[in-house]
Amino acid sequence: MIVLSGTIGAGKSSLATILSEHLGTEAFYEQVDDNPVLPLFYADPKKYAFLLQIYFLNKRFESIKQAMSDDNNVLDRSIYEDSLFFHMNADMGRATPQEVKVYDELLDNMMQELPYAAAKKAPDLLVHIDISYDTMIKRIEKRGRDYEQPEQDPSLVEYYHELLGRYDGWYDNYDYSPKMKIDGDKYDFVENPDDLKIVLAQIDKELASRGVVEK
Ligand SMILES: Nc1ncnc2c1ncn2[C@@H]1O[C@H](COP(=O)(O)OP(=O)(O)OP(=O)(O)O)[C@@H](O)[C@H]1O
Ligand SMILES: Nc1nc(=O)c2ncn([C@H]3C[C@H](O)[C@@H](CO)O3)c2[nH]1
Repeated sequence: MIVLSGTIGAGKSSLATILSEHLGTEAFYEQVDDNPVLPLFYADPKKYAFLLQIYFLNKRFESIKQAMSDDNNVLDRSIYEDSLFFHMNADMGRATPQEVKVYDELLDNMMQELPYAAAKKAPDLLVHIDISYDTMIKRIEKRGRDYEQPEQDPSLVEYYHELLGRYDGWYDNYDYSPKMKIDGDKYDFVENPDDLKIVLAQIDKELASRGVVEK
C-alpha cells in the first residue's frame, strides 16, 4: 500500500486517482463531501473536534484494512496525520486532556490490531506532497468548499499556517515506512502532463528501488 500525505488541498485525492490508474490498482479516499461531521466541526470546532476525530479514525481504519490487501493500492491520507490534526486542535483548546488521552489510547489500541486485521502494519511507501501556504490557499479556493474558505472565517488563516508548520516537523520525524517528497509547488500534476510524467517517474523510481513490484 502506498500512502499519500500532505496538508489540506495538497493534491492527495487528485494524485491518488492518477497514481492508482497508473499502477492499475485501487484508490481509497478520505470521506469529505459526504462527511456529516466536517461542516459541524468548521462551524463549532470546540464542540465537534473530538467527534470529528473519532469519525475520521474509524473511517481511516476501515480504509487501511481494505487498502492493505494489495501492495500498490493508494490511500489518500495516513492515520498518523489524523493524530497531527487532533493534537493541533487540542493544543488550540478544542479538546480536553481527557479526550486526548482517550483518543491516543484508542489509536494505539487500533494500531496494535492492524497487523492482524490487515496482514501488514506499515505502508510500503509514504509519498508526501509538499506545498507552500500560497499554493494551499489557491487550491482551497479552487476547490471551493465553503467551510474551508478563509474569506468566510478569517481565523482559518492562522489555522492553516499552524497546520503547515506542523507538517514540516511531522514529515521529518516520520519513520514508519520508506518515504519520499513531491514538490507540489513546482509540479502541477493535475493540469500539466509533462509535470505529471516527472512526478510519476519519481514515484516509480522509488517503488522500484524499494522492491515494490508494479502490476
Ligand atoms: N498539483 C496540482 N496542480 C494544480 N491543481 C491541483 C494540484 N493538486 C491539486 N490541485 C487542485 O487543488 C484542489 C484540491 O486538490 P485535492 O482535492 O486533490 O487535495 P487534497 O490533498 O486531497 O485535499 P484534502 O486534504 O483537503 O482532501 C483541487 O481543485 C485540485 O484539482
Ligand atoms: N480536525 C480535523 N482532523 C482530521 O483528522 C482531519 N482530516 C481531514 N480534516 C479536514 C481538513 C479538510 O478540511 C478536510 C479534507 O481533508 O477534512 C481533518 N480535520
